[in-house]
Amino acid sequence: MSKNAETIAAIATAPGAAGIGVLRVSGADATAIATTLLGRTPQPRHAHYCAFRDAAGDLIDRGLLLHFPLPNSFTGEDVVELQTHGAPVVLDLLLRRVCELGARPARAGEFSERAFLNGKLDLAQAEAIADLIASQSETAARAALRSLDGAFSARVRKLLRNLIDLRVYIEAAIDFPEDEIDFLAEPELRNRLDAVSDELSTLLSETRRGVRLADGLHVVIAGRPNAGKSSLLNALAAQDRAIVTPVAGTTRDLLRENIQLDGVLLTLVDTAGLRDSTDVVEREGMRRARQELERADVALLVTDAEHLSEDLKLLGPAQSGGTRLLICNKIDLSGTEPQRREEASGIRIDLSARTGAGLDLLRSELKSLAHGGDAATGAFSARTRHVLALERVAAHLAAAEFALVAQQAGELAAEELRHAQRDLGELTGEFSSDDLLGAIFSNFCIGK
Ligand SMILES: Nc1nc2c(ncn2[C@@H]2O[C@H](COP(=O)(O)OP(=O)(O)OP(=O)(O)O)[C@@H](O)[C@H]2O)c(=O)[nH]1
Ligand SMILES: [K+]
Ligand SMILES: [Mg+2]
Repeated sequence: MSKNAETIAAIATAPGAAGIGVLRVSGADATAIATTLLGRTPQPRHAHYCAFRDAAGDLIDRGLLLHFPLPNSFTGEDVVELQTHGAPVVLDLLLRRVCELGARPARAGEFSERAFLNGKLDLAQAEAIADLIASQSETAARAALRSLDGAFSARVRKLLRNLIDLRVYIEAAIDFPEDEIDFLAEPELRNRLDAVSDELSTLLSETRRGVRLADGLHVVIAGRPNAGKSSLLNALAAQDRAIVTPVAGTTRDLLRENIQLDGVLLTLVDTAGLRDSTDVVEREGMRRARQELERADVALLVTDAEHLSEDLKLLGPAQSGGTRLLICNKIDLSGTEPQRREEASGIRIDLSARTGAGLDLLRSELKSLAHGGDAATGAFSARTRHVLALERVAAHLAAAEFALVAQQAGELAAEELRHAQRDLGELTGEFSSDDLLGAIFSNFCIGK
């Protein structure tokens, strides 16, 4: 059940001049503050036109006052929202007045934290609010809204229920040691374990996709000098961002450019050409290029028909995890047609950064990678924290399976499942430490 805590207040709208500004107040004194400002008891969920006055009775501004009594409010406490003209000075004066009347300025994320503590939202939903506010593309915003609506949390809770069922099933067997060995060998148990593992790996890949949708796809352009990497960045960005010259070794530093492809965010990174060099500046550039490649979701290895086979060796062990696309550039020189094909060495796209021929093939390839193969319909947003927690759950599940199958050790398996359950509960905040909560909410903006 919701209850009122110490009263907090903050300007909820972005800093700067605007048509309207909103000040939010939540907690024990919110109703009394609203009553003082209005001069009478406000009606719940009604827009009252109100003259906001300071302690001396001088007018601060006129605007609207809305009262949301607990528990039907964002935080689950008594909440008051005050709307004025969006003048920073007016909002500051009103905030000062509200603090004189008993509120204190809210910390970053404190409203959302209270909503979480009062059971209005779980942790993943609260994080989705911050992700929605920070979203940089349509797809990311839609995905964050789905998480806020609980699409991600529902999946986590379903997996949690199945995990608990499995643990209870195993623990029941441990209670009857004489039957334990037979029981652990039963196919029913293996089937249940497999079902939970499958469910987890689906959730894990959708969660990874959720992170990509929120953060955008990290695309690193690499290859030997003069392959046309900077030209490709400029072509994709439709802007003359990077310096292009016939001099090999033109690009030294990393150059980042955010672009949107049909509502999906991509961060393109141009890098220094990879080759043997004794030039200190160039070597530092190459070190940065390789470091960036390690973090890439997609590496575009730019080459041309002539250098294809030798360039394949260029990335070597530098690239980990992500997808590699071979970009055969400069088809205008060879007079060949743009095309996409799947080869033993990976997907290859022939194009010309100079004329733009074949760029569409690359764009649609990047779009489908951002969507994780299929369209992003129904996708939810997620954070790296969620992926890491799910990976820990997967490790515990694998250990539980090993304990059961290889060792017939039911007790060990149950212990692993208990750890898995705890890590899964961290996603929704059921088993989250105060440190974790503090770290998450302090990254929110003030007034949220
Ligand atoms: N004909 C033709 N020339 C191209 C194409 N793409 C790039 N070039 C030329 O190739 C040269 C090198 O291009 P850049 O984009 O600077 O190559 P880079 O890979 O960034 O080179 P570094 O930064 O030195 O590693 C320039 O003269 C470009 O105009 C292309 O598709 N066709
Ligand atoms: K160059
Ligand atoms: Mg370059």
